[in-house]
Amino acid sequence: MILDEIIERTKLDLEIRKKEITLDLLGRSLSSNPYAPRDVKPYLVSTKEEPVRIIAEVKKASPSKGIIKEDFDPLVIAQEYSKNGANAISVLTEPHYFKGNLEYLTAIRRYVPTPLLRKDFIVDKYQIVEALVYGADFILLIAKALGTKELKELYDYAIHLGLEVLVEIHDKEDLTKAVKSGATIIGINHRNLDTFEMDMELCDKLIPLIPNGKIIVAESGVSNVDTIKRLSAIGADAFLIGEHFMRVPSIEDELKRFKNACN
Ligand SMILES: O=P(O)(O)OC[C@@H](O)[C@@H](O)c1c[nH]c2ccccc12
Repeated sequence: MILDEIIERTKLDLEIRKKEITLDLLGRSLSSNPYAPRDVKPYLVSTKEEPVRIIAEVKKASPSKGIIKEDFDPLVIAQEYSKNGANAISVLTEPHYFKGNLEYLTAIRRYVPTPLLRKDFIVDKYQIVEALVYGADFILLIAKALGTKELKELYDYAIHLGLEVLVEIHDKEDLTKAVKSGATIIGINHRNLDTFEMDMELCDKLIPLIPNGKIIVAESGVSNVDTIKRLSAIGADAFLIGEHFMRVPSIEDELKRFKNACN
């Protein structure tokens, strides 16, 4: 099970980082943190003026595809996203399977005004404090990776620190957990994180079950305007897109085309 494997690895890494910098010490660096998290909901909710919201992902590699982008400069990519209308930027920080880095978050936060998501396998409060210290505005919590109680605890902790949370689901059980956690931003991941199988009809099945008033993010495998139109019509507010943007010749053209899909 790849998800279990990634989480095990994440926990091992975490033990090492906690020894290097205790939570107490990490927390203390917050007093000199110039970056207060911003309220991301207005950026992610679909409005009449701006119906399609895009969370563009800075993604070098993935366990299913290996290296996606060879000449990878996270800051240049983030600037390109920001300049061309991305509503938020997702920064993968998991180092082994996605070749991400927490430092990318800080570098981007310093020079790019767009709200930032720390995209990682978060299983511990320590990682939430890290997200804040390194400059994230919101974090990802994956329902499949956490128990109901754990998810709620981590969710509450993030909110308490002023960070928003994108709670990711892949089936009905995950949705139940997400709702119990109090999540207001729910991501439907088309990709099964264990088998890497894609189900581009997952939003059709899950959106009708989501209580009203939630912000809905369609995640993974989005690569054309038709998909955006279709999912937008059934209730998706925002789209989380990584690989496609990493592969297109012009991020500018593609991002603008996607943003205007429903105008
Ligand atoms: O590159 P894609 O297919 O556009 O997908 C982006 C994003 O949804 C994907 O990276 C992702 C969704 N949930 C995750 C959880 C962990 C790591 C990665 C992810």
